Amino acid sequence: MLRVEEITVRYGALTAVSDVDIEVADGEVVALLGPSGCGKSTLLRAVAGLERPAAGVVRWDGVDLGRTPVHRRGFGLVFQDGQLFPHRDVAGNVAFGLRMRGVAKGERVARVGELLEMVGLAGYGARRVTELSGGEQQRVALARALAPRPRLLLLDEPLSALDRALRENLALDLSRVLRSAGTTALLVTHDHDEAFTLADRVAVMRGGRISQVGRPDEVWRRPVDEETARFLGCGIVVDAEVTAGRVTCEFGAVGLPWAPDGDVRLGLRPTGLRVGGGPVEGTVTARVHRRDHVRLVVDTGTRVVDAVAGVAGAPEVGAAVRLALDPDGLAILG
Ligand SMILES: Nc1ncnc2c1ncn2[C@@H]1O[C@H](COP(=O)(O)OP(=O)(O)OP(=O)(O)O)[C@@H](O)[C@H]1O
Repeated sequence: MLRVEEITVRYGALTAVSDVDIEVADGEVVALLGPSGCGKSTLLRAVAGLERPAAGVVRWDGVDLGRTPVHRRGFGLVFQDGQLFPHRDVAGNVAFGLRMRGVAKGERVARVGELLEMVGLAGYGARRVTELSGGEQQRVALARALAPRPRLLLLDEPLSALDRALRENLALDLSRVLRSAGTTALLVTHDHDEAFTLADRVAVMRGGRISQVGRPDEVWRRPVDEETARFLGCGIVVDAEVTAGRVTCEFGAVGLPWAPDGDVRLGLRPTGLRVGGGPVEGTVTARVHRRDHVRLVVDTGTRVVDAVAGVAGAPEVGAAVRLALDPDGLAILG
């Protein structure tokens, strides 16, 4: 297993990663999630051996890797822009790590075929990588990283150069590939959906530190503080009270069986307020069509809030609406 202990990384006077501890168990996928510049990539690079920490230790199965160079750590790396070898064909790219390790040709060919099949590119071996789409290139990069059976796969924003629809499909494929290969992986992303699709545990980073680590559903429902809640999409945070699994706040009341009783801070994502009945009245001031719903901005007279409506019959700008709480869009802080 990977164990990062009290790692600090500095670039001159700037502390990019500050005193971070994190573990990745065998077969586990952990996502480092956070806004741009919070130190995710730097932490990943320190694990890879590409950055030298100012303090702290990276261990694999208890062994300090401080003196182990990048290529001897047994880790696979996938970056945002595949970084494939342009002069090699697809098979040549995937076989690269195997050739470096002196794997015999027959075994190499078999393993390349197996990997291309796994990433959905069977039959692509002889294609030039410069003639592949962005999504296909990332699949090749993944196959190349997995071919030598790395003990840990490090993924730095592997999908962020792709367009949205492709990213979602590839995230599902990546999830399947990581699970079927039983891969232990540390993934850097700024995309919530990606982190929650791929990871067994999510570590939320901010200002070089980890603010929260937990299972995706825990982190999603129970962000540790207001800043984390806002980063995870809660545009509104209000005082509320929970009694016997029912939460009451200025926007009304709704069942929330998993919430602890007492006075709480409640976070509302845009999906936490839905058009259709409910105690809150307001006027629609803006609307944006999304794939499966319509996002609205609603002025209630005392607040301007985000809300959602179904695509069919969604209210126009200027319309009067009533909003109700939707438990799926709510989080309890702390
Ligand atoms: N080689 C470098 N030299 C100096 N400063 C750096 C270097 N690399 C990163 N930084 C700085 O360190 C901080 C953390 O950067 P890092 O790339 O780890 O963040 P990140 O969370 O991965 O962000 P992004 O998602 O934008 O890549 C930033 O302030 C960045 O400007």
